[in-house]
Amino acid sequence: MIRDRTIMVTGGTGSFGHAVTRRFLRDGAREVRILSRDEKKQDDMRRRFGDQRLKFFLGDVREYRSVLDAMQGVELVFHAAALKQVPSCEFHPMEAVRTNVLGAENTIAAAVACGVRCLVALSTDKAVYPINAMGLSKALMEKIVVAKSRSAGPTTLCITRYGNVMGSRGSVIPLFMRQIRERRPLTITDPHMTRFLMSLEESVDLVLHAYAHARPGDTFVRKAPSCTVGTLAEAVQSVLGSRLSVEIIGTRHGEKLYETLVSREEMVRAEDMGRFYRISADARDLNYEKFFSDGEPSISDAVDYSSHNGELLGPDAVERLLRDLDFMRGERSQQHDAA
Ligand SMILES: O=c1ccn([C@@H]2O[C@H](COP(=O)(O)OP(=O)(O)O[C@H]3O[C@H](CO)[C@H](O)[C@H](O)[C@H]3O)[C@@H](O)[C@H]2O)c(=O)[nH]1
Repeated sequence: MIRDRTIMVTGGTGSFGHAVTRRFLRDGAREVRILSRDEKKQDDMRRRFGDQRLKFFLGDVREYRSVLDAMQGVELVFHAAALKQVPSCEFHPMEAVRTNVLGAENTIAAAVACGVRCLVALSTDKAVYPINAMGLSKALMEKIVVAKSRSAGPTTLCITRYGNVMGSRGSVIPLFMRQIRERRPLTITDPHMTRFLMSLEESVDLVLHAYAHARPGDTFVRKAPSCTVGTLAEAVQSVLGSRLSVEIIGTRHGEKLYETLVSREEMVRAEDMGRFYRISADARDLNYEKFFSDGEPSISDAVDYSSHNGELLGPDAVERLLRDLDFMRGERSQQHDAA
């Protein structure tokens, strides 16, 4: 699937980019191109990998020309470039539009122009019933992918949607770890808030599954367990042998009590693929009459797939998940050395 392929990862210098690049190189890719803006992060990644098959392209998905130039000869594209921090997108929503919406349009247009076989666009649970600018911009990206997939010729355009990746940069688990290291109280927004839990490797599995099974306009979701934030804090403390107090700071701006990976409306046409759901593109034609006058009775009975109504893990199960994560093992061995 990957062997001898020339692959591009936009926004490839982040945690996901590193994990997916490692997998592609291991699986015999001919070339992996990273398109991103930050030369320092590219240089760090170049040194870390030390692999001639890895090529770096400075560019910005906001600029069509830079994407088009870098994409010549590419067969597969994984579009991960995005503004993904909720607060920064709230303050600068037009920046979210420029990167997440127009950047996606540019990347799709370049992929179609270059005859790429398959483009997988990475989205988030925050794009379902969106309430913040980050989620709204990703929801629009999804709509663009589906709309363009109808006329992309030999290029298959599809979407993956996933929830919180445990340990990703700027997320709550590294924050809790830092607070434990500094012996400060753990800050908890709302102990009853739930989030899906997914490892970086599982997010890589999801995009590879999408690439292997995609039909134009499909959205793929990986089923994942979830837990409350209170349980997560308890489990992180338990793994690191700490018993610090917690401080309830309240729900932050733009934050939901729970996340949804598949909406009620999508559930009606979702295909259960075992560990994954496939949501096919809306097959109705563009006859507006059908949207206005034809209803879908089964939607009334459908239930969404959310972090509140899926498999909710308790502290022991979350602890087991955490113990398996490399960065958590690293933290524990550092603690051990320090002791
Ligand atoms: O000090 C904190 C910070 C966060 N949380 C809670 O921990 C959970 C996870 O928080 P994260 O910040 O790790 O993840 P979010 O779901 O808020 O969103 C994160 O993942 C998103 C991708 O889906 C975006 O990247 C976003 O900017 C990023 O913060 C949330 O319920 C949040 O309320 C706390 O309890 N205490």
